[in-house]
Amino acid sequence: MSKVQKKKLLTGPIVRNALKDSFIKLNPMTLIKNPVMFVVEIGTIIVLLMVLFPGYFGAKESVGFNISVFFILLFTVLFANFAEALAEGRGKAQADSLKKTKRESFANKLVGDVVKKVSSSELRKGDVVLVSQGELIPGDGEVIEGLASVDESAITGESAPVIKEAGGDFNSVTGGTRVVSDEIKVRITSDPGESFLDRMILLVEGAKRQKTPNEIALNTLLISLTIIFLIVVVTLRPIASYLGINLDIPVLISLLVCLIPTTIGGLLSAIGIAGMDRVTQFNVVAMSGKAVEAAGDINTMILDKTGTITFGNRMASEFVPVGKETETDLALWATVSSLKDETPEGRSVIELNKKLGYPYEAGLEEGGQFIEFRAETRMSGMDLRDGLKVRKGAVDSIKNWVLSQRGQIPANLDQKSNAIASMGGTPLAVAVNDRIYGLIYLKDTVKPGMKERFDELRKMGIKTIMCTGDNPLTASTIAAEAGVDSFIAESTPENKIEVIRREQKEGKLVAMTGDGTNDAPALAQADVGLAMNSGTSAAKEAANMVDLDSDPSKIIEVVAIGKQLLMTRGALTTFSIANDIAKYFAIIPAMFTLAIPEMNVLNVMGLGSPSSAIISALIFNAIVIPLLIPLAMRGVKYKPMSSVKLLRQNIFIYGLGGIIVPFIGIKVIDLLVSMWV
Ligand SMILES: Nc1ncnc2c1ncn2[C@@H]1O[C@H](COP(=O)(O)OP(=O)(O)OP(=O)(O)O)[C@@H](O)[C@H]1O
Ligand SMILES: [K+]
Ligand SMILES: [Mg+2]
Repeated sequence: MSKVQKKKLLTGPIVRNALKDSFIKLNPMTLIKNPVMFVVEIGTIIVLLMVLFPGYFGAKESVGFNISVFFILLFTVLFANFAEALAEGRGKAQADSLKKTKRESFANKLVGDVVKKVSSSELRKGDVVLVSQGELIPGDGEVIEGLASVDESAITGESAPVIKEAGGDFNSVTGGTRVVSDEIKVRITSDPGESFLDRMILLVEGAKRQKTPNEIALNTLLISLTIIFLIVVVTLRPIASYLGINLDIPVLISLLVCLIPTTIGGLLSAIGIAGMDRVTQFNVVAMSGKAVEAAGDINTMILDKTGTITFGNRMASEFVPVGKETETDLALWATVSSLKDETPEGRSVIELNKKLGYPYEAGLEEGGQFIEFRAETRMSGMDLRDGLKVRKGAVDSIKNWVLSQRGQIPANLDQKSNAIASMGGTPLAVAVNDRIYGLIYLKDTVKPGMKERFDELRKMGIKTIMCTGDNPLTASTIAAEAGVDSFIAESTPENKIEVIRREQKEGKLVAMTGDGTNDAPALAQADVGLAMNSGTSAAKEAANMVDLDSDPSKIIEVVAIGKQLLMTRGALTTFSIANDIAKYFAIIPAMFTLAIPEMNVLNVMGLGSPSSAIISALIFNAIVIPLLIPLAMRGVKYKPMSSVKLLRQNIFIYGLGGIIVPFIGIKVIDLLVSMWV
């Protein structure tokens, strides 16, 4: 359904730049943002000083040991820096290619009636420009006159041009895209530096990356653990010395580094960046990391029927007369009501009339007044010059309209409209003044695979609510066919906000998609609002994500990516902390054996020598970071299930694994180190 752009995860230049950045990030001013690694860096510097000035510290351990500790610590920090730099690198590469799109171009600015050639960078909000075939659109804006096909491949990667036209929900254009046919008048909606492309570049570059509330909470936990272990290790020395045991500083630093959560501390920011990046690879622009995380915590998802659950090209497929009316009369009035109705539904009525070959006398509409379709009235049509009022619309709305003029409702109207609705179609009634002629059968189909996707969402514990302006019977048919949990029929955009507020009051996080200006308030209210790139700029500004492919059903995958991000972070945190506990049991016996050789009975792991045990634990502690980079970047394997089940499974795999793996790892490294020394 939605296309995933499979881009190569890593390229040579990205890796080379990341290697360079790992050293640049050693700068303490940068590193202090990562307190766990900052502590490791301080430790590294202390050990270096001890290597350089051994006499001053009265070091007991051999210089060889200290040098080894120094290098392992240095690499621990470098590995963490590398993880972050690698994750950032992918965004930077993408930002570079976007920047190439952001060429300076000229603009035909309209000043009164005169066209003035100016540079695109001089355009301000509210300026009006003329863009002709072959020209670049100089800035974000809304089409206020005309219709054109626009090549948006520079931004969306999609090569087929899209139609942009004045009025309605497809009027927004993006700076840097190219008009391939016709001419449009565009009102600019953003000042220089604030365009969609500018924002996108900032986002993928990570310049605007702020820590999310979840990340801040986790960071606080990591800092607390670090402080606790720091106090433990610092007080260990005087206590031990009171007992007559002399613990060497490099050994204590090694213990500290093994105990503090370096694994998750080193990978945390890479996990966050990679999660955002996975969303971007999916052609969805998330305005913040917070939005991606919120997606992972969603409890309720609100989906439109038309275009999201169904294909949405709701086409007139049949004229169904009612009472004593003829199909010919019905076809005529259906056509008249649609002459100026530019909605896909309206155009499809004209098409059907042509296809069925019914006559239509041109000119009937002259001097008449067009009644535009509105979601509130659920009707559209025409008031003709001779006083005839022609309408088509939702059956209930037309019935009320006819009754208000004291008209009769044909006896078989309900039966016929229910027949259409129970097949999942939308019946539109057609009336002239107080007389109902019949129904237009609008056909729409549920997208394939919807049922499976909703099943998955249910397994994740997410409730789905379908909102539609359609009648209850059509709504319930489609809802049953697609397998959503509940539905709201005859809903207006205002309803959506009510539903969102209601769910949020119960403490739930809500996601929704939308594209129209009237969706904007609901998109802003939702915790995750995914706007379609084809939609209006109001919708795009209100939302916290924009889908460049304009596929509303993608919200389902975005939620999966968010879940995966949260899971990856949880899994690696569990693994990291379990690891540290295991290392404690490897390193403590070794430490005391160093001071009191008789304590060698504690050496249950049978490690070569106390110093090789410490070195091995430290090496394991360092290399686990690069070994986990692929997992941090790719995300852990994700199978839809409830959060509780997931948590249990994760604690089992990553908690237990986290305890066992270090014992094996340290033993293997110890064998190698003992062989080598
Ligand atoms: N062009 C039109 N002219 C007259 N009536 C229309 C037209 N388009 C839709 N309707 C009627 O108005 C109802 C509401 O339409 P609206 O576009 O608000 O919601 P919807 O498309 O049915 O649902 P969704 O919220 O899933 O998009 C439709 O169900 C249909 O009965
Ligand atoms: K550690
Ligand atoms: Mg609609």
